[in-house]
Amino acid sequence: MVLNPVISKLVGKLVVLASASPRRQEILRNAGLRFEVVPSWFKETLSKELFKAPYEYAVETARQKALEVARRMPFKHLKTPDMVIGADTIVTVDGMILEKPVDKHDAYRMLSSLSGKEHSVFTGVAIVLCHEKENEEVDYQLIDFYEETKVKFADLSEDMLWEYINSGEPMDKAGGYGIQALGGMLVEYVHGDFLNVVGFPLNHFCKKLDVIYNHRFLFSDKTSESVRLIHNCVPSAPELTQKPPNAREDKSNPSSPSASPAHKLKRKNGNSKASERSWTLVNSLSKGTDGETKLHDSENKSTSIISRDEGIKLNVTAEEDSEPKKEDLQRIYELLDGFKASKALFTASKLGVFDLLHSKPGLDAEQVAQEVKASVKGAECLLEACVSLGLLRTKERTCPKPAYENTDLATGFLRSDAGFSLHGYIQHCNDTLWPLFSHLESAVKEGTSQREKVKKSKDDNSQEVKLRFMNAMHSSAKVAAKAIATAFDLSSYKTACDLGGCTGAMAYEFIKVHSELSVTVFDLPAVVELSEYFHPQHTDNRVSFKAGDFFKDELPKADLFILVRILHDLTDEKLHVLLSKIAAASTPGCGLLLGEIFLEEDRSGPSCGLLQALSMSEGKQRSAAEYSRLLKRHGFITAHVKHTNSLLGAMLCVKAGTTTASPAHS
Ligand SMILES: C[S@@+](CC[C@H](N)C(=O)[O-])C[C@H]1O[C@@H](n2cnc3c(N)ncnc32)[C@H](O)[C@@H]1O
Repeated sequence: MVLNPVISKLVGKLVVLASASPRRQEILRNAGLRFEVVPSWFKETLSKELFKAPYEYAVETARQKALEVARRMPFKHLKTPDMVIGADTIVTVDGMILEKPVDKHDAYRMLSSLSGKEHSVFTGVAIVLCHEKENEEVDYQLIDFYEETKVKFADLSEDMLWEYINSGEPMDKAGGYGIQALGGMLVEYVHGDFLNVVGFPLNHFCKKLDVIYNHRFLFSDKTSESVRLIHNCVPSAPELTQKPPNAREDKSNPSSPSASPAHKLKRKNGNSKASERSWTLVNSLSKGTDGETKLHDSENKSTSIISRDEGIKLNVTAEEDSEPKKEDLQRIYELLDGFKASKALFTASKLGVFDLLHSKPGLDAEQVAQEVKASVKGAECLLEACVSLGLLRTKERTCPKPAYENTDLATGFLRSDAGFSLHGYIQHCNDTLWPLFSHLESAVKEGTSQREKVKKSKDDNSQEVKLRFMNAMHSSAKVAAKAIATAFDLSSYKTACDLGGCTGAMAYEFIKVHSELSVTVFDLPAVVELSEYFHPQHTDNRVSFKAGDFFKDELPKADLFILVRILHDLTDEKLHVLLSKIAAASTPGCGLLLGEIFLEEDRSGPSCGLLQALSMSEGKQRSAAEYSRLLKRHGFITAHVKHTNSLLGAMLCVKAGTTTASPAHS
């Protein structure tokens, strides 16, 4: 779901962020933008004295970063992006421009110059729109802007300064501080866009996208003929009129602006050296907010932008055809690509990429390929895909080869030894559910589960397969366990029985949060036998295991029965058999705690439940009210329902009759 509808205009387009900054990536990703990260090779070496105002320096650096990537990609990556975003953040105080400190002493110099004062943070942003023409030439449109935010630092003592410097945080940040982390403690106030200080002025960027798209600035197939570029210069640092700072003399490098004229990029003035100024560029639509005039001629359906500074004029005829609705398009592409994203995640997980990058962060694609025994090309694609999905990120300052590391998401959930590792569940999705879903069409036509068809015959009952299933249950149970265990006040219950409790993951969480409770895990003999593989290092005798079949065998005595992810797998008939056995084993006041995905009353969602149903052998997904009605038939009255933070909802029912227990909602 995207809050800013303009961002959805970019669905299906190849958007590239020419920055390795994890903070910029996070800001844009949080806004719902899908993009690839291709860090710019442009060296930030423009001489600052050449610029009248500090923001001009930031904007020029952003332009050069974005243009370098836009030019390189068709050759190095063999694809032309639709949009490249470049950004550069600087801090200015007392007329000085502060970038990233080179060492601790530089950080000290910067931070002490900020102490007790107000300073400005400027982020220059450049948006390069690339238009590949039929003859494979590429035209470029450049839109740039900057944002200023004022920040005031408190007076910083020497101790504070050094403590902060020694935290290591200042080293990769403009001005030597990161406002979003420890550096936030140094700040007295912020006037302006906070995200601009973090590294990217999201609000201004969205407004600019709005100008570009809603004023039909794009060259599209239909409109390109009617785009006239009257002015095409890049206002640049004086040195750029001679040679761009990143221009390489190496003629063999096709990304070099001075390389062979055979390359695809279009130069308006042939191959002259000074043609840096003659790329088909439309300059800044906003040299500051008042640097432009927009004229909309509704009769001619054209939009003209006239920049006072540069005298730029662009006429674009609006398309007659109605476009597909942006949100619809985004939704459709998300659905179409869903399986690709899942499989990329499964593959990276199976190859051990997240474990590898946890133990050795900063490896490049070649090193990863070597470690996981994959091809370099394949590893490169997989790593880049994982970056685009927010599972990996590229470290800053890693040019020319990107070095990869886990994002927080990967560290938290994808490492095999993370506390909330979903590694086991991912393996189950890949090895068991993926084949089932590839038979979905037959499953739907035949109305039967395809489990038999996808069984790998004899090995399907092997211990390995059972362990894989248990591992999947264990990892996903651990993620949901706390939410279920703490959903209600269970202090009146002393003994619980977790029916189908599998590895005991839920039981161990229950005893952790309920100090008086003992839990018996009841499961099939084959499962109980293997459960010891999953016991925590320090077992607690308040958790015990009992082997049995809950349809046939006597249930352990307990005053609370726990059923997590059990009932949806059962048909109504089987469910009644199990509930009557629980009811028979319960006295009035006994509790029954259910953990399930609860469907909406009108069965319109959530989709995780409805999609799960597509691969279920029997049983069905039900709403909380349906479960409540079924339980009531066995004397269990619903006391509370809670939609937890995990995918599972929780429901607490109490056996009717004279009761001493009165559980309360926590
Ligand atoms: C989907 S798993 C749920 C595991 C656990 N409750 C959780 O949420 O992580 C279903 C569990 O029920 C167990 N089970 C299935 N049929 C059973 C039966 N007839 N008697 C006892 N346990 C059974 C399975 O072995 C498995 O551990």
